[in-house]
Parts: sequence; C-alpha cells; structure tokens
Amino acid sequence: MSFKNNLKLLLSTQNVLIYILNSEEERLEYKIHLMIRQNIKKTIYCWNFIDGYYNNPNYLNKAIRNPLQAIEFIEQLNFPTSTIFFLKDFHVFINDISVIRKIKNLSRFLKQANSSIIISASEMQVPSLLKDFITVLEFPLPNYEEINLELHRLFKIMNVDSSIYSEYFHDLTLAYRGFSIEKIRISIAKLLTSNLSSTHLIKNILYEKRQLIEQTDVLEFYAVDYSFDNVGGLNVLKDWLNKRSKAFSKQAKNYGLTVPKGILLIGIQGTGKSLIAKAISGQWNLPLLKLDMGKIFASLVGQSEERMRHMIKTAEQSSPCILWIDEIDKCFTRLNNYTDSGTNGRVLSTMLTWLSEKKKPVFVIATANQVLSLPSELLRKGRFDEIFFLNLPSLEEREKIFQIHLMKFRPLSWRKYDIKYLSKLTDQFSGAEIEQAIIEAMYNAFYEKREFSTQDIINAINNFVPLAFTDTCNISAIQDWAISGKIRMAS
Ligand SMILES: Nc1ncnc2c1ncn2[C@@H]1O[C@H](COP(=O)(O)OP(=O)(O)OP(=O)(O)O)[C@@H](O)[C@H]1O
Repeated sequence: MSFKNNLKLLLSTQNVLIYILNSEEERLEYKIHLMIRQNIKKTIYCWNFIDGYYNNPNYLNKAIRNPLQAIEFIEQLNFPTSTIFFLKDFHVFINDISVIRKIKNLSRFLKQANSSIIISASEMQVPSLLKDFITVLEFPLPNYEEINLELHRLFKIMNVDSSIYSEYFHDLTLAYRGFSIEKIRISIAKLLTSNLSSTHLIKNILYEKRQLIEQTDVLEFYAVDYSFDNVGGLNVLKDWLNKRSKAFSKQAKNYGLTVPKGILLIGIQGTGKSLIAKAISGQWNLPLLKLDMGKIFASLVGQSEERMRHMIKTAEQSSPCILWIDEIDKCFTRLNNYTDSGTNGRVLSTMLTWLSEKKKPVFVIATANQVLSLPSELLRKGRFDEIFFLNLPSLEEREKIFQIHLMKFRPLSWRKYDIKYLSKLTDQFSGAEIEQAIIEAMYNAFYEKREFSTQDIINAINNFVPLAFTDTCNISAIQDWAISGKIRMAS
C-alpha cells in the first residue's frame, strides 16, 4: 500500500498516535497538507520546538520551547473533532515521563474525537511505555514520477532549456533515485551552473550517489569498467544474462515481464564469480553495490536486523542496481543456523523474505565457494531465479582466459604467445591461477630485464600447484554435487 493510502487509512480508523520516520520533514508536511486539502476533511495544527504552534493565526506561538505544553494545548482546545496535531522532532521529547503520561491520558479522548497526533521523527525512538499506542510509518524518498516532476520544475526555475537534456531525462531521473528532494535541488543547482554535458552531468550525480550510499557503511559503491569481453568462457551463464540485459527497461515492463530477482553463483575459488558480478554491472550499465556482510553483524541485540533492513532500503532506493553479496557462505551456514538461532537466523530470514517478495529492480548476485554447508532455505526455489555452478575452465575456456589476460598485458604482441600449448598445460587451473602464472612469468623476466616469453609462462606453470591439487577432497565433493544435476552449469 502506498504511504498516502496507508496514512489515510490510519487517520480514518482512529489511530491516535502516528509516528512517521522520515528524512524530509518539509516534504512530509507538504504531503499531509495536500492530503487534507484533497482527500480528508481534517484541521491541522503544526508545532515545532522553536516556534511553538505556528500555522493557526489564533494560536500563534503557543507552547514555545515547551513540549509538555504542546500536549496540554490539545486538552485546552477541548479535544476538537477531526484534527491532526503535527509535532516536529517530538521523538526527542517522548521519553519524558510527564509527556508519556499526558499522551496516555489524552489518547482515549482523541479517539472519541477522531483526532490524531502525528510525530515527525528522524530516528526510531519509541519509548516502550508507548509501544501499544503508537503506529510507526516510514515516509519513502521521492519516486520516479516525483523526481521527474521536480527536475522539470527546477530546469524551468533555472531557465535551463530542458530539451537539451530530453534524451537523458529518463537516465537523469534514475540517477537521482535515493536522493531526497532537498538533496536533488542542491545537487542540480550546483551541477547546472557548472555547464556540464549530459553524460558528465549523470556521471557527477552517480558520484554524489556513491557518497550517499557509502555513508551507510555496509554498502560499497563499485565503479567498474568491465564487460563480458573480460570474462573467458561461462557461455551458458553469459547467454542467460544477455537475455535479461533489458529486463529493467520500460519496454520489458510494457511487455509484461517480471523483474528478475538475481542469481546465486557457486564455484571453486578463482573461477570468476566476482568477475561476473562486475561484468554484469558494466554490461547492463547499472551501478554495482557490494554488501559487506561482516559489517551487518553488530553486537547489540536487534541491531543486525535493523542494519539489514536499512541496507535493503538503501539498495531499493538506488534501484535499478546490482547488489553483490560476496561469500554468502561465510555468514550463513547450516551450522550457524542451528547453533545460533538468534541474530544469524533473524538476519537470514530478513534477507530471504526480501528475496522472495522483492518487487524493486535490484538484481542480487550472491557468490559462494561452499555449497554443502549453505542453509537449504537459501537454495530453495523462489529466492533466486537460477543457481549456477562455476567449474574449473575447460580447454577452450582456458584458451580464452589466456587470450584475455595476454591481450590486457600486451595489447600489441599477445599473438606471439603459444596460447594453445599453454592452455593444454593448465588442466585443473582456475582463471585466477592462469592470470597468476602470467604475472609470475612477467616478474621473472622483468627481474632479468627482458620481455617475457611463452617459456617463462611454462616455467611459472611448472612451479605452480593449483588449488585443485591441494584441496582435492573439497573440490571433488562440490563438483560431484553440481554434476548430479542439482544446479545449472555456467558453461
Ligand atoms: N573466466 C575468467 N575469465 C577471465 N579472467 C578470469 C576468469 N576467472 C577468473 N579470472 C581472473 O581471476 C581473477 C579472480 O577471479 P574472481 O575473484 O572473479 O574469482 P572468484 O570465483 O570470485 O574467487 P573467490 O571465490 O576466491 O572469491 C579475476 O579478477 C580475473 O582476473
């Protein structure tokens, strides 16, 4: 249900105390006034600590700097019917016992009078004594249409010919998702006065967005310049992803397609799971947010779930985007789930519920090395669109990986290396190990002050012991599991 409908319902069903969590007080106040004018017949009294009651000429400056008096004022008005008392920053004062008592005493009469108190709060600070009386609502940041409207308005005010940017208006609007209206105003004023081209304008907004996202502490904004050309092999996975590359477009929506949820990539270390996450972001031209799972877990009870919820909200506000959850197996294991039914289980269940019910265009890429220890709930249908297994590369895939890395290091002379022979020598090597062997060869040749050759790479390969040789048991177990048909192979 939309915020507006939710609030309308609460106000018409005798909810006496409504606590609205928001970061945009001015916009919230405007929306409530608009609702009163258009949809509901109520009178409104607004109060803040410095000005007291300020919007009704008959009661100007009542209860200045006195929250208790602000509540007593309601009593003095003799409980007017169908009235809203909009109290700003009142969360700071409702921990005072005299304020709590007064509100409790008032609540019955407010109910009879069909009136309500709305507390506008920037933080969640509901005292336990009022828990049963308060309904909490969250005021969402502006949506696509609101941002679009505001941008047109700002362009007009600033006398900027919006037709110059018309082709980019959709991208501009998307880039500003996750910003408050106030932040959009400041940002657009700053950017338009610096006469940037459309693409630079969007780049700068994304830079500001990055700072906004990183304030959350658990999300890192990854600026990547990768595409599928940087990934050798994994053709089935790439094909699957290519078919969804326009999944977040208007055309896909009009076609009736549902927004894809995401994928779980399971595989041996160094087979390109992280690389694929970065490449999708570049290929689909969507921002990549990396979640630091370790930072979700806090020591205080309830704080970890709160951080998870906050992270989800930030990702949704920045959508469309890619959310990359690296090494999910390190945080959620079967063992953890059974031994720690507390925090770990609750954080997992918050995430699983979101994954199942997610409607916003946040494409989740979770990666894991271990599958046998992953909680089964995570693998269940409906969480991810698909689970892919990334095996050690085949001969053809190794050829492609050698080519990609040699082209990267020697864009002009890569053809002189005997890629076919090197690929044959590296059976059981991962992509990361192939890259490592080339780098090792380069170091050795550089030390001897000469260009590196195929022979240097052969020497490096001969001195290299790949993980598949040292961790045979684990790797065979995961390969057997994948081959048994439980998940889709990435190549
Ligand atoms: N298929 C591939 N094509 C090209 N390069 C690859 C491939 N696989 C791995 N690499 C190289 O190895 C590096 C490390 O791989 P990556 O971090 O993506 O592996 P991973 O599967 O995420 O490993 P881990 O499980 O250890 O996190 C990549 O940055 C890339 O340079």
